[in-house]
Amino acid sequence: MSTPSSLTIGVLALQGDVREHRAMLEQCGVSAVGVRRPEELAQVDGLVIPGGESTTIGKLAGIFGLLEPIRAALRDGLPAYGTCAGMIMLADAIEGGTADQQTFGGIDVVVRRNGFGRQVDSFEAVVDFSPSWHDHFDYPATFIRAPYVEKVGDGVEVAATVTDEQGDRIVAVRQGRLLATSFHPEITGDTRIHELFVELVRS
Ligand SMILES: NC(=O)CC[C@H](N)C(=O)O
Repeated sequence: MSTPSSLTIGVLALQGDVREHRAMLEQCGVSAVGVRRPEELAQVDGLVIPGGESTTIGKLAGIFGLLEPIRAALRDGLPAYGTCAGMIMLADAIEGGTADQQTFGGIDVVVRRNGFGRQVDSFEAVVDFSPSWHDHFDYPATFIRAPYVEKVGDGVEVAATVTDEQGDRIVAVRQGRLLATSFHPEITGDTRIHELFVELVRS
């Protein structure tokens, strides 16, 4: 583990925008490393779980021997931030998953996979981000076959919603030092969500 002034944040390096997340974290002033093995997981102060395809990430995590170590680390309080498929991986329950889909769990939410529709339904929206632990701000969010949160448990804070024709959709949640967003902040060039996560890791 690092001292508070020199945090090392891991980026789960099985699939997705690993390089982009690492670059964003470095811009936030922390060290960022790829995590693909249990020994690497043991070295980090926090973990980012990129988007991609949650079924594939679950399978690869099993193949790389990371499923149980990550579940155990989250239970032991490792801070984590999941984006898009990463949000699905951190959810305690999924709607629309495959029968044998493997996740890490940790956040007491039900997440609807592909909630906004298929690839054609990818979109951008300015999201009003209002976390309790930080001043609110507008964030230009990109959603790609994104999930949304259908139900939240008692200990879960809703940090952002978007409104579509069906009503308000929850797209950012936090439980303790676990954070999840439906969207991909690593491709915007705007580091504020990563900064929020770094703040949570430091807290
Ligand atoms: N951009 C993404 O991460 C898409 C998530 C994908 N639809 C899934 O189910 O995992």
